[in-house]
Amino acid sequence: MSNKEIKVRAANAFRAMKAIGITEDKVKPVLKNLVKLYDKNWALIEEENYRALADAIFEREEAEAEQRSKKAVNTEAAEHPKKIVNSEKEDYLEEEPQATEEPERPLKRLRLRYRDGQSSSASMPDSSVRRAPLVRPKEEPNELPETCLLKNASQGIAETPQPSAGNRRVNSQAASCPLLGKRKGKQPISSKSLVASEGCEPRLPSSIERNQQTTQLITETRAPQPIGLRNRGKGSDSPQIPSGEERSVPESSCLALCLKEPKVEPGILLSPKEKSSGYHALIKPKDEPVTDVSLTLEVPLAVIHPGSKFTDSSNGGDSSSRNATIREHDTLEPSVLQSMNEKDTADGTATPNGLRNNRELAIFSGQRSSDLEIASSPFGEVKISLSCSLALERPDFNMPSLETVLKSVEEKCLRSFKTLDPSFSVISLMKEICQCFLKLGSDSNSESPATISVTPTTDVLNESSARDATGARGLCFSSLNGSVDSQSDAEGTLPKPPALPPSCNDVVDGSHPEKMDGIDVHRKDVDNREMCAEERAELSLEAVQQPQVTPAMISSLHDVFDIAKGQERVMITLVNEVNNECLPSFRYIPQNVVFRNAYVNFSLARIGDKNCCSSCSVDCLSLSTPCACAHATGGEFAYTRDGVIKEELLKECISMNRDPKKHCQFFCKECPFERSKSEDMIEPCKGHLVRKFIKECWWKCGCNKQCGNQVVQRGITHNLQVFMTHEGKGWGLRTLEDLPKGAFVCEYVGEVLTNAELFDRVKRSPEGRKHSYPVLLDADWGAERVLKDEEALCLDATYYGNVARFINHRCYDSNLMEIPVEVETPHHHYYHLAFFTTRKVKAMEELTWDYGIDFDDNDHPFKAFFCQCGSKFCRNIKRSISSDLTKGDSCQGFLVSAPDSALIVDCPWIDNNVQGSIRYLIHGATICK
Ligand SMILES: C[S@@+](CC[C@H](N)C(=O)[O-])C[C@H]1O[C@@H](n2cnc3c(N)ncnc32)[C@H](O)[C@@H]1O
Repeated sequence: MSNKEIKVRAANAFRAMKAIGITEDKVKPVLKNLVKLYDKNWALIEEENYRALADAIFEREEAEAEQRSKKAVNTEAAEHPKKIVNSEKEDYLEEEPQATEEPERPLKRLRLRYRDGQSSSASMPDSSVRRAPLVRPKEEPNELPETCLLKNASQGIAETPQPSAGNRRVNSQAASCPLLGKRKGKQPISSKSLVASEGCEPRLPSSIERNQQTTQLITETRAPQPIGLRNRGKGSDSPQIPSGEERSVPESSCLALCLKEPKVEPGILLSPKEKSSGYHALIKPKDEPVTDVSLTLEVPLAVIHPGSKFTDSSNGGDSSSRNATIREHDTLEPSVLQSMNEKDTADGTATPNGLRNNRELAIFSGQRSSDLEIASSPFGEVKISLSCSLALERPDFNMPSLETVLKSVEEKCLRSFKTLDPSFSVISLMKEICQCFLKLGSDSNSESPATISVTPTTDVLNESSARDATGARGLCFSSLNGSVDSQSDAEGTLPKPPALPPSCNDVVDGSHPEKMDGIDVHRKDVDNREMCAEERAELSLEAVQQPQVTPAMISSLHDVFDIAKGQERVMITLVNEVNNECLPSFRYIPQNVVFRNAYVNFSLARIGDKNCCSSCSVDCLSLSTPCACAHATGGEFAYTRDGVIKEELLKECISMNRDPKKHCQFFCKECPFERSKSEDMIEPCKGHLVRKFIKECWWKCGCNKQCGNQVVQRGITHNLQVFMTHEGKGWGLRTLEDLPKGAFVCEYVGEVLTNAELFDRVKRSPEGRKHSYPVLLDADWGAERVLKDEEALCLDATYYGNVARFINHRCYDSNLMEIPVEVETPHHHYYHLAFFTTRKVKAMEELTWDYGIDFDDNDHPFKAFFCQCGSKFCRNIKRSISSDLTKGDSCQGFLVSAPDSALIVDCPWIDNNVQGSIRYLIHGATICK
């Protein structure tokens, strides 16, 4: 036997003993002796799950314990001879507990139970005993999910009608239960176990979870970063723990197990069907040589239930483990399902000991294109096998090497997971492997790339119903059509993500938001991708010759599904029917993030009672007297019961936006904005509107989450779409549903920067890098003392932002307006900038906002664009005329824009210092200046 093999066998022995609570130092000397004694015949040692070894250890312990107690008696006798003479019996008994407190005694008790063949529910759950020892993953963490197992120890789980000899054979594992029982009543030692203990239900024992742990470990070596974050956002079908809670729980093997395991009540007999569905079937690695040893060993099943965190969340939140099992069948590919059913019927029932054929595999199918198979070997190895059935359907498929596939997956993960990804899951990773496998296989086929083409998606998009436009169809095909040009991609000419300025790189650890055809790849999208493929078939798109798209491109295009990456309540779809421009590179964030120096303090202690309604307990809008939070809006709540802004407030805010000069403006003595531009020569303040604030109830308030005075905090609720505008404004945002007047649409989300940081960033910005329009948080500058630099803030959504970064400007009559909203802090140097509709907006209308640009301000650090808003009140035109015209000049027409083959003519006038313009929309006219 080679040294390596000896090492492996010794390690297995240690593991088996560790499982029953015997430490390595106790095992070592005994094992050494045993190997000698048995003349290196390891099979004898391993027999019956290391029974000989366990026995030898116990014997040694007994002998040692006996020796110790004898010694103690002798010592006592020597010191107190009289006492012993007088009350020898009692005193000796008093000494006894000391001996039982020694660690050896519990082991002895275990052993005695083992010898007696006990498998009572009180002490040793038979089924756990039977399965556990031989499937320990090699790298099993030291800490077992104690609390879970603790509960097992009190559960009698009858899995089979008749306990078999096999059951008893491996009973030494039962020792693990009493060992854990020793901890009964103790506090769990880690937060993990704490959580687990809350979520745990009586359940089948741990072999399954061990395999799952192994699975995770294997994955960890591939993508260490995401693993640590895996639990985030993972939904779960667990009946025990709601997904929300699960999200906040750190990765815990125990928790995972509790979530995944079906709840089996003591004494319940599982039907053959249940077994076949993956509860207890025995498995063996598919391609492992069949040896006598492995045939006689009962190897537990590695099970992943579809409702577990290993699967996508599409299963929904089923609360029944049995249902989950049924669903597993539902999701299987027909062939797999058939094979499993065949096994059921062929076998009739499970084997006499309730276990399935050793060669049976646990097969899991999350989707049609790939199946996941997991198998464990007698020595604890776990094999994961993925079959990508799509590959078989492609005659042009070239097998990529495993190395290339893994490398590609790793790269993809690293790019995607630099920052938190709430929906990471192992199953997604597995699917990702499949995707890469298929992609690389297709990529390598340079000779005859598959040509799958789709027609423009106008038809799909023209269905103006919100459902269609927002659903998978619209998005999937729209993005396919518009946002990527297959040919240019093939030639490697897709725009590369521009480099971030160094200061921005600091935020994301040097990583650039990934440009995957403009959008970050997201785990959740993996599932969507599949849906898209199916939907594509359903819709039977018309095939056309150009542009040609390879299957690999389709798979990546399907990532372009929800630009919010599941971080909003609704999907934010994307469509480009105009050109082949890609989304600019940015990272989607649903909430503001502080860049570096900005002073934003949300400390609860800073919020006084007058700033919140701590005494409220329900929906504040239902109160007869408005609560403290309504003070900011003059003692009236800003919102109606329908969740829209009240008419009066709306009117005032609209007027403020449209005619700022008519409203109160504040001119700083030393304007923080001007100061940030240049310390040397600070220009006079240009004025800031003193705006009306809305104050929303927040956590410190006593009201509930459904309180009608919490609107902005709920986030985006209407279906929105990012689309390529026809007028040359680049990307824009539109609504896919009718919106009422005063409805909250979205918040302007970005990085919170100090003004100084913003200027620094703009200065360093690489040439040609378009800055999305930053906004100043200056709504209250006038009301406060002179602001410190770190309090003069702005929002930049160029690198990190939400949908609002796509809202284009429209002069004067935009359908959105911004209102400052105070949520967390009463200090108005920081607030949320929320967009509300100024009027009813029809589905498919572009959402616009008046940036408040002064197109005449040539000194502004952000060069104004040539406005294409198309508004008859466009201010851009004034720049070109105001310098030319003086009072009394007659007006002339200027070509402003030409949407829909009509021309807009602007006729400006200047009269008595009042500037104005009248615009005419002329169809088919030829205009010159
Ligand atoms: C906040 S971004 C809006 C999204 C942008 N269209 C895009 O493609 O990413 C602001 C930029 O959009 C463009 N833009 C916005 N409104 C415009 C308008 N009315 N006319 C022309 N360009 C406009 C300008 O380039 C501006 O700097």
